[in-house]
Amino acid sequence: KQRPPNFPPGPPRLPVWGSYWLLLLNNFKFTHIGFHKLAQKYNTKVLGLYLGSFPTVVVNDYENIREVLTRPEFQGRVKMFVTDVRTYNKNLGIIFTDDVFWEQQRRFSLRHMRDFGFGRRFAELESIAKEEIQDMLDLLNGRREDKEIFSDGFALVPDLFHSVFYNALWFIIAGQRFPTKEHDKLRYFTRQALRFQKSIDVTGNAIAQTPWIRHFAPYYSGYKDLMESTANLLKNMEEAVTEHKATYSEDYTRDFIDVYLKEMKKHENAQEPSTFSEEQLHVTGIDYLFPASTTVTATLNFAMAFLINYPDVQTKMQEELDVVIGRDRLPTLDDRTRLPYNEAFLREVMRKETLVPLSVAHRAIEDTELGGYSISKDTVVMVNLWSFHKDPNFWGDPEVFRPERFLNAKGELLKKDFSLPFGAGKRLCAGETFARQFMFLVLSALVQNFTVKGTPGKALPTTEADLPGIIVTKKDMWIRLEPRA
Ligand code: HEM
Repeated sequence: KQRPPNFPPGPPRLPVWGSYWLLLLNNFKFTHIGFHKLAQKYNTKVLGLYLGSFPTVVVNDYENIREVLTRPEFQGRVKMFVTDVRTYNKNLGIIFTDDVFWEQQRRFSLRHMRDFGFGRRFAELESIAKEEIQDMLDLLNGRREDKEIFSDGFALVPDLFHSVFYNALWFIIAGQRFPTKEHDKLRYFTRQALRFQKSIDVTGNAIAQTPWIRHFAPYYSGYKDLMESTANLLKNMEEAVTEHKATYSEDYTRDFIDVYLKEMKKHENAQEPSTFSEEQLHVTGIDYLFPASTTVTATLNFAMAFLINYPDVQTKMQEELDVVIGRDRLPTLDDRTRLPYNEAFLREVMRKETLVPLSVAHRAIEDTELGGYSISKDTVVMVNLWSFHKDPNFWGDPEVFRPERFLNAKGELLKKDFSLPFGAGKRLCAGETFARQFMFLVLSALVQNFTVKGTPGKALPTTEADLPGIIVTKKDMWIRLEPRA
């Protein structure tokens, strides 16, 4: 029952799951709302509680969130049974690792994925994006068929969007793309990634605190989904790496896998201790592939719900596209700065519905303080981005959907964007630029050519999240896409 001295205020610690019982009591489905309510109840911006045996601090306001995201002592990750068990029982990858291992692997992967266009302007990748988007529009215009995701003017989302993002990233990592006739295969992987995201949320759920419950409730605890979905994704990476090794040449690096294999050999030849390994390459692959096939497409699903519910906003986006680009060509990244309303729309979607509401949990790597409270080494530190995006003291009217809040009186984008959908600091989302660029390309091309509408005779979809997970999501939706006159 004991709380450390000067620990932030919060609910009591009960047997087995600690304060997790009370969190669930406040909101059984969405833990970020549970944390928000508890912070209000204890009248604190810095909430202290125990998730099982993990001392945990949750911050809810802009200043404290920025402190956590930028101070070096908060950049650790939490060692949890659920993160390692899926990846060879080792702490590997980028998202859930820390310290020197994470620094080296994050830096290396970002530097070399950039060589193939990740997170920057790169003609070859942009032309792939154009082809993939054109392919999506061809489907919607009836020039090709794929009844599983498009039929009689109705498209299934997020599945409609998967091929653009997955193929772009698969090109960077493995130098290949799935052709249209193999899109069902590609969708299989993206569904596995979504299954993983939904299997647990950022607290790790009860299974993180009491791993033994997996033996009694493998389905209900999320364990089965977690294990099977990751195994299927890993298998895809393992096969790609095996293929690359069989055709590897020292003289020519085709993609990120080749660059990584080369670096591994360099360390092996020098016989020096190294963080590079084939298993790490597999997990790095899935650490980029699973957000690339879930976060962006889930965000576009929210965007669809907003377009349907706010037809005037959609008309403004279309008018801006008509004036700046017309209808004879697709929008490109060069056009992005000239389409501030379209850009502001995406920012407002990401503020209003925070996709990763609690970000990914951080860990204090030394004893420190925060907001006047003592935080001991290994405390789990979470940032409630959802709470900040809904803070009336910061946003004035957070419940109102208003892209204009990101524009000045002249309709230009404000220089500073205070919203934090991708986090900030050293652990800033590694895919932010890729995500923003590709979401802009897909969304603007879609709205340029179609009007997104609800189903006649049916209630409009809500704009709120339906399902919990590491990211929150809407359920799959069939949306009506009406070709523009
Ligand atoms: C709308 C789309 C996305 C959102 C809202 C988003 C948001 C986030 C957030 C909040 C974090 C945690 C930051 C922290 O720990 O403080 C994160 C981490 C990460 N994201 Fe994203 N993300 C998105 C798309 C992507 C994409 C497309 C990729 C890769 C292609 C990606 C790769 C990563 C990686 C590798 C990390 C771990 C970074 C680290 O721990 O060093 N994300 N993302």
